[in-house]
Amino acid sequence: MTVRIGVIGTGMIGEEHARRITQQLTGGEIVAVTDVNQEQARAVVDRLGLEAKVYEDGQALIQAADVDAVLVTSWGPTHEEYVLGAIAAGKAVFCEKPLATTAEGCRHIIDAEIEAGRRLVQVGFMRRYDSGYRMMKDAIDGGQLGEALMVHAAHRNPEVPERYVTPMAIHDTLIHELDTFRWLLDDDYQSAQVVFPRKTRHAHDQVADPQIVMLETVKGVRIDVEVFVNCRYGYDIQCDVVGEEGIARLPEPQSLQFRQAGRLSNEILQDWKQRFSEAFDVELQAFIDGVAAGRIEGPSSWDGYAAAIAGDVCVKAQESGAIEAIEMPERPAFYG
Ligand SMILES: NC(=O)c1ccc[n+]([C@@H]2O[C@H](COP(=O)([O-])OP(=O)(O)OC[C@H]3O[C@@H](n4cnc5c(N)ncnc54)[C@H](O)[C@@H]3O)[C@@H](O)[C@H]2O)c1
Ligand SMILES: O[C@H]1[C@H](O)[C@@H](O)[C@H](O)[C@@H](O)[C@H]1O
Repeated sequence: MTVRIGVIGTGMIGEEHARRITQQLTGGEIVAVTDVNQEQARAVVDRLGLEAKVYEDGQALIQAADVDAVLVTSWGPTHEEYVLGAIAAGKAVFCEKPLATTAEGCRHIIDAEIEAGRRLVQVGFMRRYDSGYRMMKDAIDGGQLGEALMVHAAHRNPEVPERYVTPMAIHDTLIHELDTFRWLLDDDYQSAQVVFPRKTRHAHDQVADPQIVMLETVKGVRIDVEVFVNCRYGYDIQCDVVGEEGIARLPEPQSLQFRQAGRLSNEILQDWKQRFSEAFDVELQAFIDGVAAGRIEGPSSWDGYAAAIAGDVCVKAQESGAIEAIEMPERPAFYG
């Protein structure tokens, strides 16, 4: 069976995902696209040589009889309405992070999915498909580190645009770590604090950068994450898990080592497209295979919700400077 896919939002990642589904993955075909910027949608169809219809809006695309599954890759604030639309139409939906920009929005999605009676939503937390993080998860689950005690992490981007403001360090950037550590440690958060070091002169007025987010999990693991989105030198994701019996460090992306001109060096990647290219392949292949098999797995709406709850508290902690409690509601049996 070929899964016929409609893409809502043909910006940077929408085009990337459409390209990989068309040129690299198997079992999926892009048959429909839409974007508020119609010219952009048409340009992507042309660039990728798609045989896809360009729809006027997302809801019309969702309703189209020949669309089996939907990819939501539009701006974050629009995700909730399209995911709800897909659930109402009984169609599987892959939604880029964030699932919704608030925990309340995610809750609406959970309620709708439970009402629909089967899992339809996969959230684009691609780090769960990254081979380095998977090795770390295997080591932790296999007891190689003993109990995990601490995590030291960093999420660095070379630069961000003017529209990127302080809370986005949480909703847009830290949201990846908020999901990753719940999954990696099989744990949930119970408190958060955010502190601000001296600001870099490379950050514009509306963003406090860098930030250090400190989280405590229910099992007592302490996590510190440096979020530094104008670090200039590259796209750099670091993670050390410190356990009772040793430390596991996230592998660096594979690259050639040079001995040249008096220096020993490796390339540092510059963006998320390169850094998580293989992880995106694996996550989208899993989605396509899941739709074909009638069984959506991977990061769920509950995971999107849990990350959003922690994210909302981190934003509160950015404002208060205090240690803020994170309260997770009980996970419904529907989400295993
Ligand atoms: N997983 C990752 O690492 C990763 C990486 C990049 C982006 N993202 C997420 O993907 C989403 C898109 O990011 P991007 O970098 O591609 O942004 P982008 O601005 O390049 O593209 C977003 C597109 O959505 C379109 N759009 C906005 N509102 C719309 C609507 N109501 N209906 C249809 N189209 C609409 C815009 O015109 C634009 O073309 C964001 O939620 C972002 O957080 C995830
Ligand atoms: O949308 C992007 C994307 O999610 C990247 O993975 C992250 O590093 C950026 O901070 C964010 O702006």
